[in-house]
Amino acid sequence: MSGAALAIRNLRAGYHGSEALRDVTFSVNRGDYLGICGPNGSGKSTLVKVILGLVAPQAGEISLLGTPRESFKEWRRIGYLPQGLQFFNPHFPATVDEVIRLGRLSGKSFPRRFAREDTEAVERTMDWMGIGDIRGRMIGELSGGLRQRVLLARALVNEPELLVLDEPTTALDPETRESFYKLIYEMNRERGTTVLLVTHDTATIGKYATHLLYLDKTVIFCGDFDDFCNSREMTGLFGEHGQHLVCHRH
Ligand SMILES: Nc1ncnc2c1ncn2[C@@H]1O[C@H](COP(=O)(O)OP(=O)(O)OP(=O)(O)O)[C@@H](O)[C@H]1O
Repeated sequence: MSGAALAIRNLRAGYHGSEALRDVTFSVNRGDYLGICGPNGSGKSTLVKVILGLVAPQAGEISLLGTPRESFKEWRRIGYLPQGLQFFNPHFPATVDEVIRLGRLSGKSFPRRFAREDTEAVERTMDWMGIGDIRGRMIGELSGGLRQRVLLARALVNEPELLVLDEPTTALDPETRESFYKLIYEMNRERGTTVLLVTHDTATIGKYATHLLYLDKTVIFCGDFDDFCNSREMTGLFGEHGQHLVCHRH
């Protein structure tokens, strides 16, 4: 289990007696780009929340970057961008620069002092995301696409080894969505960042992910993307058209 970015075994989780996940077992190697899909209510967000410690599992084992989740404390090694703009308060009184600095600060242990290397990391991330020229603007005034880019920068400013994205592009137009996914792809290819992406956007999975997890409370498929596309069993489950939609690399 220790070499994997993420390893989950026999996981069960739910809410108030109802079951959201059962017997979930899979692992993700470092440097993989895993697309997670499945129907509404199939437990995708719950899975992400369990991984991040936001929902307690009822049973099972989770290993994060080689450490059991119960004792994992280095959260700066993991970047998280939640669903849509779920947790975003448009009145949050901060500039782009401040939002990204806050991300850097939250990854530090006490006493939280901002050093030169932190400023450099903020600058580097803004350059990488192409948002240096809007550093002084208030986050609440930005368009949805730019705001998502800033929040991605905040998730990346600690140069995480594992990046978790839960439907990050729901509010974005197709062009902005595409450029957003390209950035994430570059992170994965050039920096070796392991990516977990929850999305209903099957075309995106087909284009960028190396691996696919299809969830329906339990794991229906988890593995190499090409194996999914060549699996007759999956054709039976999705139909030729459904499988083609996921597998067609544009
Ligand atoms: N906070 C909660 N309290 C109670 N039940 C919940 C809660 N969050 C999710 N659930 C239930 O758990 C199940 C899985 O939900 P989850 O949000 O993980 O699915 P999902 O695959 O992410 O769905 P979607 O594709 O619609 O975003 C659903 O039946 C949902 O109603």
